[in-house]
Amino acid sequence: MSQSKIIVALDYPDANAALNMADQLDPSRCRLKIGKELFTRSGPEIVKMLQQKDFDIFLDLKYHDIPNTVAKACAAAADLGVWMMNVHTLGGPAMISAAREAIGSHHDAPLLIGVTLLTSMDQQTFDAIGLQGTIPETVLRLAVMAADNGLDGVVCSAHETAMLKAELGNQFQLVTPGIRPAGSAKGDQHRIMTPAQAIQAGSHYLVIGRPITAAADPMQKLIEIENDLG
Ligand SMILES: O=c1ccn([C@@H]2O[C@H](COP(=O)(O)O)[C@@H](O)[C@H]2O)c(=O)[nH]1
Repeated sequence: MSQSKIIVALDYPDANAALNMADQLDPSRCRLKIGKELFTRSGPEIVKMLQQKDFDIFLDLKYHDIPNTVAKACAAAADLGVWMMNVHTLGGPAMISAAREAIGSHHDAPLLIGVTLLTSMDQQTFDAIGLQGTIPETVLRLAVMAADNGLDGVVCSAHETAMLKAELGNQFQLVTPGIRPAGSAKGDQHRIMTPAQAIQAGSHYLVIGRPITAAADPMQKLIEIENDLG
């Protein structure tokens, strides 16, 4: 198992494109994330193929449904032997605890993480969907609910990690997308930080997609990011 804090997001339309990127990366120096596009097109087979190349897999399907449905989906994901998987905290306490119960808490169960507010969400979007208060207050409330119902950590932006670490302790895993090395395009992300700033703020894992996968030399970019982390 890799010790890397870097999780590379494989947002690709097919297995060949994902495998081609994986072949340019070193499984001892990063983990991989499979999200909705790749999984919908390539299914459990791509999980197996990347595991056979020795990569730890974060299956980022953000389950959000009635408790029974999410519990069954989580059990199916755990059967794939993934390293990390997630549900959406907006499903609430009953859904979250059903997910926890479905995969158990034994030492080799996947890390079960809850998505709080997406890193693409800014205050304008937050207001437009009718949520009350501020983004940090809401992320804190959802993260406390996740912890109280047995999750191992949350997906949040690096802007919230110091606050969550102070409130929930260092064992609660903070997984942060929206990572942008200096000079890279923001794209559709809003709550962003550089890799070094995110680690300094307390992130346990950095999810990085396009800044690595769109680089001319993805492994070189990964090494540059590692060097920045010190
Ligand atoms: O709040 C969230 C949750 C998940 N993501 C996912 O992370 C990657 C980020 O990719 P970039 O190319 O580095 O923007 C992507 O797969 C998202 O689905 C997120 O960005 N924010």
